[in-house]
Amino acid sequence: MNSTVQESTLQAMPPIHLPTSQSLAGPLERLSLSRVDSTASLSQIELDSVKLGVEGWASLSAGVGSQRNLQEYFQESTAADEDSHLVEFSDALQTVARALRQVADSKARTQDEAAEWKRKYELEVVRCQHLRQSIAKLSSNNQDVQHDGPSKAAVADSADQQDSDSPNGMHSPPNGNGVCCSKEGICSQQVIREQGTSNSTPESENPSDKRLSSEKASFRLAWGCNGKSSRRHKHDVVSFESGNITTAVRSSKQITLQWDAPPQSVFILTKPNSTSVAIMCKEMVRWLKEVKNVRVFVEKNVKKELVEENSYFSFLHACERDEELMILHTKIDLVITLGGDGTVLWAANMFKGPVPPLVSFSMGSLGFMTPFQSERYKECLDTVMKGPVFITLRHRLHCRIIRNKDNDENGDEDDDVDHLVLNEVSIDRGMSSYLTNLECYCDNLFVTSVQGDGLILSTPSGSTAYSLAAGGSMVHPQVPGILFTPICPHSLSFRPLILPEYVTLRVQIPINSRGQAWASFDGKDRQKLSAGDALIVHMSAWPVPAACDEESTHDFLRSVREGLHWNLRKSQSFDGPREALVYSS
Ligand SMILES: NC(=O)c1ccc[n+]([C@@H]2O[C@H](COP(=O)([O-])OP(=O)(O)OC[C@H]3O[C@@H](n4cnc5c(N)ncnc54)[C@H](O)[C@@H]3O)[C@@H](O)[C@H]2O)c1
Ligand SMILES: Nc1ncnc2c1ncn2[C@@H]1O[C@H](COP(=O)(O)OP(=O)(O)OP(=O)(O)O)[C@@H](O)[C@H]1O
Repeated sequence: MNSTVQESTLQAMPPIHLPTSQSLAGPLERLSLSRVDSTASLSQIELDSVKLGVEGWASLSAGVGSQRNLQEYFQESTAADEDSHLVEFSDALQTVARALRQVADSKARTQDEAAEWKRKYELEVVRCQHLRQSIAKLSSNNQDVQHDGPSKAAVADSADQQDSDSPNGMHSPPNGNGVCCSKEGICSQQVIREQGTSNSTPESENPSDKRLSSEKASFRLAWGCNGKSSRRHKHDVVSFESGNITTAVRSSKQITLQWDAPPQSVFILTKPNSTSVAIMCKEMVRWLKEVKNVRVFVEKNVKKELVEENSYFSFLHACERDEELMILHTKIDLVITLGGDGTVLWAANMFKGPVPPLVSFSMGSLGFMTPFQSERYKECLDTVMKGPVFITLRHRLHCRIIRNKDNDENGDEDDDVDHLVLNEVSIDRGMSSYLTNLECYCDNLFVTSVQGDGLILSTPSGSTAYSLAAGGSMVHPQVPGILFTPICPHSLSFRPLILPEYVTLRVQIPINSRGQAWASFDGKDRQKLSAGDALIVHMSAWPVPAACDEESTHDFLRSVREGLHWNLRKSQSFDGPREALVYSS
């Protein structure tokens, strides 16, 4: 209770004269102490007052009372009356405070629920849009395939994948004759029957097949969430021979890129403000033009600088308008980066959809995603442009901010664009001194509230960057998954997670959040997230096909060892104790 009220109420009380009786001295002293100390609680005063009354009666009944004592006693009882009013007053105030608290709590709960339903609705809208786009894309792809035949760059594995994914998201039976059954998924009974009929021995003459089809219960495998079929899962992972579930052979799953026709156009992206990179760029441009006879694209500002320096470079192409950037992937066969990991991120960020194959030369300090040595550029580019070449499909995360429309601060929501990140999206507390409170949902299932400095949602490629610094595991870039790594969580048991690649994650700023949060996309484009805003993240359909120097795993392990000096330790010498000696001693 407010100390001013307490003080003024106490000051309004009649004066109290100290009785000579020893029995009253103690409680009164305590009471006066309480009054002097304006911060003392009312309950302490109440307790003292009650004690005062009881002890007063006790002293009277002990026969100590005289006229003076009686007078003092009545004065005391007036004080006791005042005290009892004070008790009632305090009780009433406490009841009001309790009621107010309950109202505030239930209001916050209702707001939370309303926001939750709103989010669910918006998520559904986003999902439906996504689904519609995928269906439209799928049907246009099918038409393209019928009219145009295969594309220029053929990824060797894609043929297998197309075989295993029929257009309606169903898996074709292993004998390849089209329809499995009228329902979705793979039906074991159908598989067995088809194997029986395709066998050279007639079904009637093969008793084991007959027994199998009649005795073995039929079941089906379907891919999808909540009963809805989905094309997201890889059907080629599971084989369904003879109605038995087996996983596909996993050897030599390294993806190879083979050119059907030699690449014609190359886009070179360079780290800015670096003399060595600028020199390398000029040398490479000349070689590509004169020896390889390909069209060379560079960034607008790079072309300007080079042409200003030497008119020889006038043949260079550049995207002059932003709209041209949107269709850049249709003109470019190969992307080359000269710089560090940041330049690879920059290049990936230029492509908001499909990304052409990428060759990245190491001209930075770390180089986790830059396997090629710039000194050997001719040899490397010769090999890549001739093919076949191993590639690592570096998956990206698609991120979208959904604003709380009730929030007045969200006037510039049109600035929000979707982001495709190659490393990670991080949500942190920015300048705020409060802990972040981020509610996390996985496919609409509540996962946890992140209370700490923030959260990183990372791709396997980004696992060696910020996520690693926050305690996340290093993950091979071909492992399909999304890393869920807290930043300095204020909880001892909050370990990082790796979730499957097909989930949709939602990070929500609670409606009653104390502070704001900030989202960064590959360390750039920081966006403020206010109470009620949400960030929706799922794996993008457009990975970055990065050419390998040797092979995906080889390149990954080399970058981990050389870049981070992973598990580097001096070896133990031989001159210490030996196991045999230790046992015998
Ligand atoms: N505490 C941290 O470790 C921390 C903090 C902020 C950002 N970052 C990382 O920096 C990235 C942005 O990189 P930038 O070059 O534009 O900024 P930058 O120039 O500040 O470089 C950041 C460093 O991270 C390294 N890096 C980037 N991607 C990597 C990857 N996939 N694997 C290993 N190392 C990687 C770079 O080589 C560079 O040394 C962000 O995506 C984030 O992952 C890390
Ligand atoms: N073409 C570009 N235009 C503008 N900025 C770029 C471009 N390429 C890279 N950057 C930015 O320049 C910064 C440094 O680039 P990068 O990481 O490639 O070099 P580095 O820091 O020398 O290498 P490393 O990260 O290995 O130490 C990054 O923040 C990156 O986003």
